[in-house]
Amino acid sequence: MPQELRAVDWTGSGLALIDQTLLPHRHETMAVHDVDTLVDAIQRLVVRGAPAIGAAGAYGVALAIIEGEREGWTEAEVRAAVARVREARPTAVNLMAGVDRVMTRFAEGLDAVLEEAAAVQREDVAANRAMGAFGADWLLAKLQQAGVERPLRILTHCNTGALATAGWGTALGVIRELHARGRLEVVYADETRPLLQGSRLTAWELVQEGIPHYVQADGAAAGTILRGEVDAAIVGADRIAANGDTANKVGTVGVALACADAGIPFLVAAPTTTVDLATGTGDEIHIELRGEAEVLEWAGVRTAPAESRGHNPAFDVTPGRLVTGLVTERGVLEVSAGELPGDRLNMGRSVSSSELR
Ligand SMILES: CSC[C@@H](O)[C@@H](O)C(=O)COP(=O)(O)O
Repeated sequence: MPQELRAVDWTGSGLALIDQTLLPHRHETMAVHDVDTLVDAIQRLVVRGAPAIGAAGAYGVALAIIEGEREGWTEAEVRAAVARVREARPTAVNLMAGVDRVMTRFAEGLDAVLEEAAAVQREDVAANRAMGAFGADWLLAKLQQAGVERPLRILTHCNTGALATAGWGTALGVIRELHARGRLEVVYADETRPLLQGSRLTAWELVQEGIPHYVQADGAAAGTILRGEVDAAIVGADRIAANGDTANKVGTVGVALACADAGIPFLVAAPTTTVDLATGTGDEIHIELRGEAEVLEWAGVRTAPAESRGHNPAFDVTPGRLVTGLVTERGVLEVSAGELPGDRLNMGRSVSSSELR
C-alpha cells in the first residue's frame, strides 16, 4: 500500500497543504505562513473536504498566533484573524468545530493550541479507520441478506479520501476497506462540481490503491443506478442535522433519490464531528453559493452565452428519510428507519458501537 497521504501537515512553523487544485498531474505542497493565504487556500479548494478543512482550521489558530507575534498584533487582532479562518467556508461544520475546539486552549498559548490541533488531526484518522470497518461490516451484512454474495459495485460522489480528511478517508475509507477484504468489484466515481474533485482526486486516490473504477459525469449517476449497475452508494458529508438531513457536495441528493427508487442502500460516512446537533433540520444549513464563473466557464474560457447567469450552489441537502445508513466512528445509524442522530448521538456521553448498531 502506498504511503498514507497527509493533505494537511504542520511543519513546525506553518502549514503544508497538498495543492488539490493541481492534482493529478502535479503533486505539489503549498507552504502557508499567514492567515490570508490560508483563507484563500480554503476558498480556492487548495485544501477541501470537511475533515481536512477542520484540521486546517485548527492549525489556523496556531498560524494566527505566530503571525500575530511576528506582526505585533493585539489579542483582538489575533482573534479577528481566527474568525476569518472560521468563516472561510460556511457549510462544513468541521471547520467551525475545529477552530472552536482549539480556541478552548487559546489562553494557554501556542504549545497548547498546537497540541489540540494535533489531537483533531489524530482523532480524525482514527475515526476514519473505525468508519471503514463499521461501514464495510454493515454493507456486507445488508447485501448478504439481500442475496448479494459477489464483490460489490459502489458509486461515490466527490472526493472523501485521504485528501479530504486528516488521513484514510470517510466514504472512500469504507471503499478502501471493502477492497482490502477482497469484496469490491468496481467503483463508479462521479466527476463532481466545481473542480472535478471526483475525476481528478478520487480517481487519483483509487489509482494509488489499485482499485478498479470508472469516472462518470454526475448526470450519469441516476441512470447507472437505475440500470442495476450499482449495489450501493457511499458518500461523505459536510454537515448532518439532528434529524439526519445531510449537506454534501451538490448532486448528492440526486444519487440518494435514485438509490431510493432502485431500492439499494445509500450510505453517508462521516465522523461525529460532522454531526451538528445544534442544527435541527437541513433547512437551517447554510449552503455555500460559489462564484458564477465556475459554471459559466470551462478551464477559464467562457462557454455559456454572455447574457447567462450562473447558479452555483456547492452543496445540497439529502433528506434523512433517504439516508439508509449513517456510518460514524461509533457505529451505523439506520436513519431512514428512524434512528436519528439527535436521538442516538448524544455527544456528551460515550455510546458503544453495539448500542448504535
Ligand atoms: C470526507 S469529505 C466530505 C465532504 O466534505 C465531501 O463529500 C464534499 O462535499 C467536499 O466538498 P468540497 O467542495 O470539495 O470541499
